[in-house]
Amino acid sequence: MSSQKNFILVVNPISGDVDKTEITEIASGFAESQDVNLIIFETTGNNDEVAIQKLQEKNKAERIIVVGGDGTIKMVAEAMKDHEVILGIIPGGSANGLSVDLNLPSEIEENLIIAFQNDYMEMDMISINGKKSMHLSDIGINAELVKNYENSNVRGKLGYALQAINTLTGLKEPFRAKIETKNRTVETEARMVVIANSQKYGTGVTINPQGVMNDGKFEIVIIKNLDLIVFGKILSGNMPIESGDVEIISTDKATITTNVPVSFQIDGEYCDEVTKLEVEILPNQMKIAIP
Ligand SMILES: Nc1ncnc2c1ncn2[C@@H]1O[C@H](COP(=O)(O)OP(=O)(O)OP(=O)(O)O)[C@@H](O)[C@H]1O
Repeated sequence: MSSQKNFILVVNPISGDVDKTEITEIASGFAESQDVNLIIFETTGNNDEVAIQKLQEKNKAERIIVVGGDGTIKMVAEAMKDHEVILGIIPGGSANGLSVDLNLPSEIEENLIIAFQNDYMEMDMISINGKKSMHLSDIGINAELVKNYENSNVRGKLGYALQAINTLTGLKEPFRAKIETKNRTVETEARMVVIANSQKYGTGVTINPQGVMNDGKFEIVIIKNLDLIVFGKILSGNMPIESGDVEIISTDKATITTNVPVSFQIDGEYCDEVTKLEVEILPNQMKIAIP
């Protein structure tokens, strides 16, 4: 009987509009050099979760390496939530929010070493109205931007920049938010309320400097005012946490209500408007190989 280890490579062929042939070839060569039997699975967008579960039951892979964006990573994490398996990531989406947040390198070879060999972290997730968030979700101006971006036909960084101008110039009135946790209640005017498991967006902008993905807690980052000075400080990596413009609450459970329906996004995916969010930490949800 062969003593070779099995790994599964889950490839999303359409994510990030990038052809994955070369990545798949490099990964196959790397697996061979490591004496790993690599089973390649291409997603179809239909029942992938069940197909991956069946593949794992049959092959008992030690690791599942995902080539895709946040949507694909989340789908595999969900499929594997009751299995003892380590996930590795080869960034292959359009924004790669989680990969940026995990400080994954840009070279495929470096990512292969991490995904195949490195130690892992047992990452928390956050349940928001019953949906799972891996890293950053929010209501308000950024979610509005995500919505405008999804509805536009200019992709990539230029698309984001154009929609940022569009969103900022069409800015609505601030909304009122009530944030209730075990220990305190905050009622305030806000431009944006972030529910953060981690630190930074796929653009590299740090929104929650104290975010730790495996501490059993999440942060609620309330941006009360977003004038150009505050905006500039956030963009340049200097969150004005000592000012009255920003407040951060660390907790494991919260209810957020707003006075008007506000745009809502989870991990870069627009999710409609909401007036109430029930938020709760889900500890140790996925084992993920890290640098
Ligand atoms: N073969 C396929 N054809 C069409 N859609 C697919 C296929 N495989 C997966 N999908 C869809 O791809 C989406 C997930 O894409 P993912 O989020 O990983 O990439 P992305 O949107 O490019 O990246 P990011 O989240 O980083 O912006 C899911 O909606 C899934 O249904």
